[in-house]
Amino acid sequence: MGEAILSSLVGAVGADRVRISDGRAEYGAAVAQRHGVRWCATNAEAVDGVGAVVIAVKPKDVGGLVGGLAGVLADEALVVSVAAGIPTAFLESRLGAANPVVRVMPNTPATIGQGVSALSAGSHATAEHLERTEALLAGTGTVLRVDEAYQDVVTGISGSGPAYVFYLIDALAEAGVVGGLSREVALDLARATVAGSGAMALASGEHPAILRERVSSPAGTTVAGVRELDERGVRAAVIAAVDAARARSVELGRDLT
Ligand SMILES: NC(=O)C1=CN([C@@H]2O[C@H](COP(=O)(O)OP(=O)(O)OC[C@H]3O[C@@H](n4cnc5c(N)ncnc54)[C@H](O)[C@@H]3O)[C@@H](O)[C@H]2O)C=CC1
Ligand SMILES: O=C(O)[C@@H]1CCC=N1
Repeated sequence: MGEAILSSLVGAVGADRVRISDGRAEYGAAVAQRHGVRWCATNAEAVDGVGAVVIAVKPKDVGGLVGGLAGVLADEALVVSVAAGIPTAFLESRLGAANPVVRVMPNTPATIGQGVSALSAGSHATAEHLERTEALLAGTGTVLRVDEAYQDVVTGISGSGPAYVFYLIDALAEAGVVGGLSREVALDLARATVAGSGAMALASGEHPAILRERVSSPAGTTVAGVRELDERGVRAAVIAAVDAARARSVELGRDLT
């Protein structure tokens, strides 16, 4: 996730104003080289004197990392975290200063500039900090604002959502193979169907139920297929999946050390 955001940062402020560090030195140095940014051997070197820092480590690693920044990071530096489940209040307490903190939930289509991110202000972050974060993330795709209370459900929908969509593509393709198509052709059909439908849902702005009805001829093939989805509880399963991801995000924010 960090590399997708790095790419956006480079687009926003220029490679000469961006530095990175990563616990895996060889990997981090290769990422830095790919994007033409400065590689730093330590997090302290990476944050020394900067106006903003983006934290993109796993939730369990956030506490240790942020604790190590206290006293090195300037008090006014903007802290942006993409870690699932980690509340801004936790970051604020670990920083031990009045740094503005912005919590963001991005998703992996950001790697091709077609992600969606939701951001929320911590207690010291102002509208100006949110605008700055939006500008830094502009290259990742759509950016919108939500109250922090909704970040866990956002994580369940759009943060984890690409996995559900890839799951659907895989299942559609498998059905094509069951029907006798080669795996290659079945995958081409499945990928293009999901991509085209997503693009159409975005471009038309119509409610998805209306778009679905337009595919569904009376007594036709689509109503026969959708009836199976209804009978097998797919809609309820999707809602349950998002709720399970939301609940896990809440847990990640509780199990903090
Ligand atoms: N993968 C996804 O789809 C999404 C991930 N996120 C969040 O993004 C964050 C990163 O996730 P991924 O990119 O999937 O993980 P990742 O494991 O690919 O990347 C994390 C990186 O952090 C580095 N790291 C760990 N501890 C460190 C430390 N103390 N100092 C410096 N570097 C350290 C690791 O070496 C690794 O390169 C997580 O908090 C996750 O919740 C948010 C939205 C979507
Ligand atoms: O699975 C995860 O925990 C991360 C957060 C959202 C998407 N992937």
